[in-house]
Amino acid sequence: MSSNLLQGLNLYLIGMMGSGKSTVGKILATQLGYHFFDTDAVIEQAAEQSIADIFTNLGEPTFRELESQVLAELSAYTKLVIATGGGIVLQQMNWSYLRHGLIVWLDVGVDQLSQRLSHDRTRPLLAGDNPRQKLTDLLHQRQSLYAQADLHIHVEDQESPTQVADRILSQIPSVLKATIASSEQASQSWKN
Ligand SMILES: Nc1ncnc2c1ncn2[C@@H]1O[C@H](COP(=O)(O)OP(=O)(O)OP(=O)(O)O)[C@@H](O)[C@H]1O
Ligand SMILES: O=C(O)C1=C[C@@H](O)[C@@H](O)[C@H](O)C1
Ligand SMILES: [Mg+2]
Repeated sequence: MSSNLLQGLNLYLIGMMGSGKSTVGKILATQLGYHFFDTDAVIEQAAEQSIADIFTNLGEPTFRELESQVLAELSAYTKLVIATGGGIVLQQMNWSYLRHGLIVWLDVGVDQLSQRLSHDRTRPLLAGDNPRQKLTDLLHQRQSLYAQADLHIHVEDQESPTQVADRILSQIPSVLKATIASSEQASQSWKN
């Protein structure tokens, strides 16, 4: 267990639907000795409805409000791995919470995503014809937002969830060093 690696700092996983945030997040939490939360699952429990039903009954804007509320509440705690919904990056306000911790982007290509999600009917934004095209459009809209993560993990086609988690763990020390160095530089230039 690498419980001191992040010194209590939360780890937020961001990325497209199907990129593995929930799957890899659970493995990371075990490895770090952290608790695991999934914003989608917390929203479903609080609303007592599935994500698909929330989209149908309450609409996407209400879902986005619930998502921000859940993120804000979770961010008040430490020692968490938080798998976020694919659209968490869309609201500017959410970044102030994500920045409470280390943000990791699981970057998976559209071919791989559509293969993984081909039998999954739980994601409302992919409902209807041509889910692959929908994934392509969403990725195009969001790529520059995901790229604001502290750590960019380009997931290879054959890489297992455990391998992805191990790669993230191995890169954490250098990301923390770089983050500390850049914030020291910022505070120095603020003083000058
Ligand atoms: N590295 C991997 N290799 C192969 N399959 C994977 C990998 N990671 C996740 N999967 C599979 O892909 C599917 C989607 O994964 P998961 O639900 O973890 O994605 P997600 O990022 O949480 O998606 P969402 O944003 O919709 O919640 C699952 O069936 C999972 O088992
Ligand atoms: O990419 C998205 O906008 C979404 C991803 C899922 O995790 C869910 O949060 C929901 O289906 C919306
Ligand atoms: Mg998920």
